[in-house]
Amino acid sequence: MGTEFTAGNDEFRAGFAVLAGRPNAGKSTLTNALVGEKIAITSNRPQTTRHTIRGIVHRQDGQLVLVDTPGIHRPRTLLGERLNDLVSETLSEVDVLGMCIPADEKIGPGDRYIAAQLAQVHGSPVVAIVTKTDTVGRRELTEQLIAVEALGREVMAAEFAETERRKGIRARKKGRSYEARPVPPDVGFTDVIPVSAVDGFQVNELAALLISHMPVSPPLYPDGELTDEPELTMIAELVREAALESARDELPHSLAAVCEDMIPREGRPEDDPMVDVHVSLYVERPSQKAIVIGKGGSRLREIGSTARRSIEKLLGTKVYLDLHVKVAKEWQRDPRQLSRLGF
Ligand SMILES: Nc1nc2c(ncn2[C@@H]2O[C@H](COP(=O)(O)OP(=O)(O)OP(=O)(O)O)[C@@H](O)[C@H]2O)c(=O)[nH]1
Repeated sequence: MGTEFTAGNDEFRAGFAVLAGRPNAGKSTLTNALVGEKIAITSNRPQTTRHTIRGIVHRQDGQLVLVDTPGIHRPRTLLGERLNDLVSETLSEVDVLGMCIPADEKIGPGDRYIAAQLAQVHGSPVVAIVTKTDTVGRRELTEQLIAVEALGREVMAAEFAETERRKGIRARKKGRSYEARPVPPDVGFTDVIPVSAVDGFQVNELAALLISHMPVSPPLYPDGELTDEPELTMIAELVREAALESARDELPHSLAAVCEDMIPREGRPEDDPMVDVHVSLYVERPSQKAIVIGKGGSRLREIGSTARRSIEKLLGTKVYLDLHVKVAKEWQRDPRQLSRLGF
């Protein structure tokens, strides 16, 4: 690999991190702040089962590969259950879990649920990241840091006790006795760090902290290598995001996107290329198709222009986005369809 190792005594570290948190916690904005302008995509796939690499942070002291979690939901449909399996698989393969909690909102059941999920991923450090610190004063921030610390203690203690309880049950089944260990006094999040993606407060410190939890390793990905295939996945993901952003309340997860192809437009000037991108957006039912299209096509136009702007940023060229909405009947319940659509 071409990337140079850092000189000096400190060893280079590299690995995977996930930023989890409920909607609106600031995960995407923080990812962009960590990665910088460019969204890095690479030819290799990570060892995780879930496809999306959100970005790669290249630093002197290490390389941080941010992988996406498609969301931690309570299981409802088959898709819900599968997402959960994928989430826990993805989570168990990453080196550090980041739990994002906004500074300006009270900790709620959504945060508690996600924190409890993360606590179940044994062996992975969970770093609590208090986001959007620019939106609150010193005093509010301090109170939030204390509340987050308490949340960490609460969920980690509950998980510790639960694990001990299960060990007891297993032992008794084998006719042995097991004395549950008491919860250690120091359980909790591995670290609690306040950051602001908007004014850049502690973004570098966060990168350093996450890298400190990575194993000593050469870089996992070369800097700046691009190929088509993950780009198609990224493009599909950007379209899906734009659609969800616009219709999240009506369509919680009944949406999938597939980028069919991506073809450079012929006859364009060399310094002003354009790419034709064809994306199919799948919904489950005809009624949902109507929602995505909107009155007179208004919503689809809005989704299209939001997605086009992100795709242009990703590819660095002008883009013509051809977007079709299709009904994939019952696809949510058919595992073959699910995997074809990239779930
Ligand atoms: N003031 C301020 N606003 C922020 C900061 N980070 C994110 N936001 C805003 O908070 C909102 C949600 O941020 P996102 O990054 O989209 O949150 P997310 O967790 O990725 O949300 P989902 O995609 O819904 O899961 C957006 O309006 C952001 O502009 C921050 O550091 N400071």
